[in-house]
Amino acid sequence: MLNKYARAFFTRVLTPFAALLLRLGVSPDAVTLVGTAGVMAGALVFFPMGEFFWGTIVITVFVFSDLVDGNMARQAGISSRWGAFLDSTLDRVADGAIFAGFALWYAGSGDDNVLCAVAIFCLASGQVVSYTKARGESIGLPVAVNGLVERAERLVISLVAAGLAGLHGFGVPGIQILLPIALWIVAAGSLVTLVQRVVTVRRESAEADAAAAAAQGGEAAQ
Ligand SMILES: CCCCCCCC/C=C\CCCCCCCC(=O)OC[C@H](COP(=O)(O)O[C@@H]1[C@H](O)[C@H](OP(=O)(O)O)[C@@H](O)[C@H](O)[C@H]1O)OC(=O)CCCCCCC/C=C\CCCCCCCC
Ligand SMILES: Nc1ccn([C@@H]2O[C@H](COP(=O)(O)O)[C@@H](O)[C@H]2O)c(=O)n1
Ligand SMILES: [Mg+2]
Ligand SMILES: [Mg+2]
Repeated sequence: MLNKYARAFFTRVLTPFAALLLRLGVSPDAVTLVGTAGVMAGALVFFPMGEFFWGTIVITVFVFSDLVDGNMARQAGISSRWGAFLDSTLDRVADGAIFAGFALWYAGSGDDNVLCAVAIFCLASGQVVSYTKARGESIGLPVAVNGLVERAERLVISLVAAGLAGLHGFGVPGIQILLPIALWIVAAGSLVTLVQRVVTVRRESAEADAAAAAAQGGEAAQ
């Protein structure tokens, strides 16, 4: 949903910045790589220490590179298959780092095995949700469903909650509860999304197989 409705807004806002980077000779691939490195650093340095506010600030600065790189490639007319592969592959790396950061916190000083497991579930289910689409498309299906909780929702829900939970360190009482709530929401939402996508792929593959069988039958009859 965010991908559908917020992308146009962020495209407008980020286009001048993307144009500036192109004028400075920066490549879309460099933005993809630096953005991913920044997200990983923010998540894996700050989150395991319980520094959720600063971790979220660092991640937020770098995560928008994922909208800038494609914008640059399109403006410069150099969108490529390699760029699409690099972008999607490094999305998985960045997402893995964010939820690993939460899991490491709960496995350590956060001291909560259940929430550690929920964070690991968010990590794994998010990767599988993305895989369903990539694999479905690779076997020639449209996978005409996005689902309840796509990547943008996973990131916004967990990062807004983490950033706000981090305000506990500045003396705001009780606010740290937002992070566990967000992790449960992302976990449940990812499960629903996974089911939505698997059901769609099952229906689309049955339709495609039936159409192929009908076409073969028609050829054999001629
Ligand atoms: C008192 C202060 C408290 C502190 C609070 C901290 C506030 C922090 C707030 C928010 C931070 C969240 C920002 C998250 C932005 C996420 C942007 C993003 O990168 O989205 C990526 C997404 C998808 O991009 P792609 O098409 O490249 O990726 C595809 C996707 O991954 C598919 O995955 P799947 O969905 O299938 O699981 C893959 O299948 C595919 O391979 C892959 O190509 O892009 C979008 O969706 C575009 C829309 C972005 C919407 C962003 C909304 C941001 C909302 C609020 C931002 C508020 C910012 C406030 C900044 C404050 C800074 C202090
Ligand atoms: N290094 C890159 C990154 C992206 N692209 C192209 O942009 C598309 C993704 O657009 P986003 O707005 O989601 O970043 C991707 O499919 C590629 O076509 C690129 O060429 N090089
Ligand atoms: Mg991108
Ligand atoms: Mg991306």
